[in-house]
Formats: sequence, structure tokens, C-alpha cells
Amino acid sequence: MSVTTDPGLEQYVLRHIDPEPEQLHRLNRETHRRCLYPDMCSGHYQGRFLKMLMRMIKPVNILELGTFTGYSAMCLAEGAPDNAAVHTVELNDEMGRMIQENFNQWPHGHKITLHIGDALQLIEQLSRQYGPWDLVFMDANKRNYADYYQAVMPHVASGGFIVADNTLWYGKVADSDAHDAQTLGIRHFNSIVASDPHVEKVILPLRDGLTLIHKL
Ligand SMILES: C[S@@+](CC[C@H](N)C(=O)[O-])C[C@H]1O[C@@H](n2cnc3c(N)ncnc32)[C@H](O)[C@@H]1O
Repeated sequence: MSVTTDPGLEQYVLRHIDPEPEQLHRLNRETHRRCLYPDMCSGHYQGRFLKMLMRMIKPVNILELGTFTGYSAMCLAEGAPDNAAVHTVELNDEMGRMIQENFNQWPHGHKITLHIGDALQLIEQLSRQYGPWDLVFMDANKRNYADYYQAVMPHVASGGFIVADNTLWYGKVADSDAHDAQTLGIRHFNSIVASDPHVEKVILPLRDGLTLIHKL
């Protein structure tokens, strides 16, 4: 039994952790009303975890790959120190206005800069301009996780972190009958990370799987 498969247990957890801030709650609802795949939004549970993680690590330079409606960027900014900068990259330019409006209304939004474009193409440029990164939140195209990892790793500060979302991919990573492109992408990424001697790594079964990677 897990929080992912048992809605009753998930509701219990949500009642016993910090409440979702009102603006994030509205954004979550708005995301479910307007977007085709609303479950991509980090949501209450993972959002509170990301905020807490920022409190623990205190990263100053943060890169997020995959903004969607801005929910996770707002949680990263909320928990990060006052002098932190969150650079978040989103491919879909139709989302730009909605995302920026949300950032503008968020008390921690001044820490966030939105970049519209392809994460893989922007990693090098943004890293030269704003890196090295104390923390990277990887949450864009699942097929490209291994490429993101290889591109961004040289720009992660020694002692810095990569947090990768959806690394259990609905459990499909361990299903030998699953061969779709996204499952293959995540599996490839997971095996690269597992065999990388330069990092410590742990997969948390939180929501859809969150891998914490610590650069030594
Ligand atoms: C899972 S959602 C991100 C969710 C968000 N981080 C959150 O937790 O609320 C993935 C996002 O990555 C974007 N994306 C997909 N491919 C991308 C790429 N190559 N570069 C940048 N963003 C990309 C998608 O448009 C989508 O909005």
C-alpha cells in the first residue's frame, strides 16, 4: 500500500502536513480546469516537499527544466533563501502569460525568471550566464532525461543537487512489458545515474518517484 495507490492514505497525509498555500491551491485547481494533462503539476504533497528541501539545502542558484503552470517553481522559490534565483525553462510558449501572471502575484515570485525555449538547447547558455547550479529540478521531457543529465552535470556545483521527477513513471520502469519512449527514457536515465560513481543517489517513492542526486 502506498500514498500513490491508496487515495485514503493520500488524504490522510495531506491532512497531516502543511496546508497548501491559497494561491497554489487556486493554481492547482486552474491547472486541472484548463490543461490537458493536469497531473503534471507537482501539487500539494510534492510541493510541500520541494519547499522543505529548499529550506534544508538552501540553494542560491536554482535551475528548473519544465515549468508547466509554474507550481513547482513557486514552491522552489518559496523555500529558497531570500537571495536565491530560480531560472525555470518551459518549451510551450502558450503557457508564458499564465505562468508569469502567477509568478507576479506570488510573494516569492521576484526570485523566479521564466525562460521560454527547449531545455536541452538552453542548458549551456543559462549555465554559463547564471550557473554553477546549487540545485537543478529536472521535470521536462522524460525521453531526454539522460541528455539533460549529461548537459547539466558539468554546471552543477560540487556538493550541489539534481532532483529528478517521475523517475518511477507510474511503476512502468519495473514492468518488463513497458517499452514506450518515455519509459525507455526514464529507465536509461535511472541506469546512468545508478552507475555514476561521482554522485550519491536515492529514489524516493514520493508521488511518481523523485530521485535525489548529490554531486560529490
Ligand atoms: C511535468 S511538466 C512540469 C511540471 C512542473 N515542474 C510542476 O511540477 O508543476 C513538464 C513540462 O515540461 C515541458 N517540456 C517538455 N519538453 C520540454 C523541453 N524540451 N524543454 C522545456 N520544457 C519542456 C512541457 O511543456 C511541460 O510543461
